Amino acid sequence: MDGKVEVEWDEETVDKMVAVLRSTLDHRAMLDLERRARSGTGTEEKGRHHHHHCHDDAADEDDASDDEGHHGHDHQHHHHQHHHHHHHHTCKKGPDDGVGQLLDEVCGDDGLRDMVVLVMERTAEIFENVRRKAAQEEGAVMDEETAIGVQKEILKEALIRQILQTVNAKIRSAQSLESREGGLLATPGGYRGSDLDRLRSETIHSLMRTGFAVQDGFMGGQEYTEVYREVEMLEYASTFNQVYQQQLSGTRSDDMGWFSFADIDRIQHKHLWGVFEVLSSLPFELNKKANLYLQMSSTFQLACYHAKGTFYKRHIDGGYDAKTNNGRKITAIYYPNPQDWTESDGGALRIYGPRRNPYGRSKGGSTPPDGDGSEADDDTPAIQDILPKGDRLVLFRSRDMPHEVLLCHRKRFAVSLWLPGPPGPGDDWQT
Ligand SMILES: O=C(O)CCC(=O)C(=O)O
Ligand SMILES: [Fe+2]
Repeated sequence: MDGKVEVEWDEETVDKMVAVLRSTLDHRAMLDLERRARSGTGTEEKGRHHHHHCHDDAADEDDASDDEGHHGHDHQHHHHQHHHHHHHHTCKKGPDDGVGQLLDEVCGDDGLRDMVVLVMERTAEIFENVRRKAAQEEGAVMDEETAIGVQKEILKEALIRQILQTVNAKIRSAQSLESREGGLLATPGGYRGSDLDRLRSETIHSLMRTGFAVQDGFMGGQEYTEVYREVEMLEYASTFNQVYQQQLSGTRSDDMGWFSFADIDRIQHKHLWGVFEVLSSLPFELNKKANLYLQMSSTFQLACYHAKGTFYKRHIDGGYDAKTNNGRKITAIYYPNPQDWTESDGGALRIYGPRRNPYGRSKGGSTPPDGDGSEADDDTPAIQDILPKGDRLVLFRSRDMPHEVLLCHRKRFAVSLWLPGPPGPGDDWQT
């Protein structure tokens, strides 16, 4: 629904709501959650063991088949459904159980606190729809007892879904840090989604000749305002993880999270879905019109730079040598921010001149390049500041173009997709 009201919740209310969420996560709910979280992760077995003693508490001591040994799961305290105020189901099974550990973290008080507002709002919204529908179709007003029951069910499902989404985002984030996926070539002939005509020819020329390009009005119309609203909703849910590692080293201070189509709701995030679709068509379109040999990709990054002076220092997204090559070839960033963004709002994307790459056409081409030149020219001058204006797309060569996000004083969102591709093809652009 539109017209979302921003409510500031005071601490006491939040505490109460967290307690409600906690009691919603009774034993049965935790088993359901754990089963769903583990599906597809290769750790299904760890969740299954507990399933059968959920309904018969008497069989509670047969923990031996698990390699954990250090926790007895408090099951003894929970002989039947009713009130589970202090339920602390532990999901982690052993020291190497990353999925279980993530679940425990996300279901901890801090984890629940991060999602309480969104879950409560979503529950209210869904309940309102259900209530209205019931009134329309059956002409009946729900009695209070039914209403409470329905609300509880909705809350439980909304909560479980939110936890799953958070856990999945965290798992993917962990994976993507170490992945170097040998992806599938984005073959334009096989693309069925659209006409592959989103990029203007100037955009492609600029990318190929100068290393970067800016295209305004990318999605068209007012779409970007809806995208902003949807991204803000996701952000509100705290699904973006803070980038602890980089924060420690002081290079960036935004929040970000990894998302694929499976993580967003086609209806609820309709416009963001549209952006994902168009961004993921870009490697196909670029392969049709340039010789970059890009691969397909559908792992998006949503980043939020808060209004409190957030930044991302000079860096480069990829590289050519074994150590720095992470597969990324083209960086695509879409900004759903307001159109009236000005220089004083900060947050510009500053593009620096390209580092000399190993495929440069200069100097007769007979001398083999030394390394990827990465340390050599890390002080190229700034060549352009690009404001993160609404409906703007920026493309640049991930391995060539150093860039940074200047100190930002206004809430700033960015949707990014890195298009993978091998070093070499199309990389001989520097003179
Ligand atoms: O948000 C931006 O404009 C750029 C962010 C960036 O450089 C990155 O995520 O690697
Ligand atoms: Fe970057």
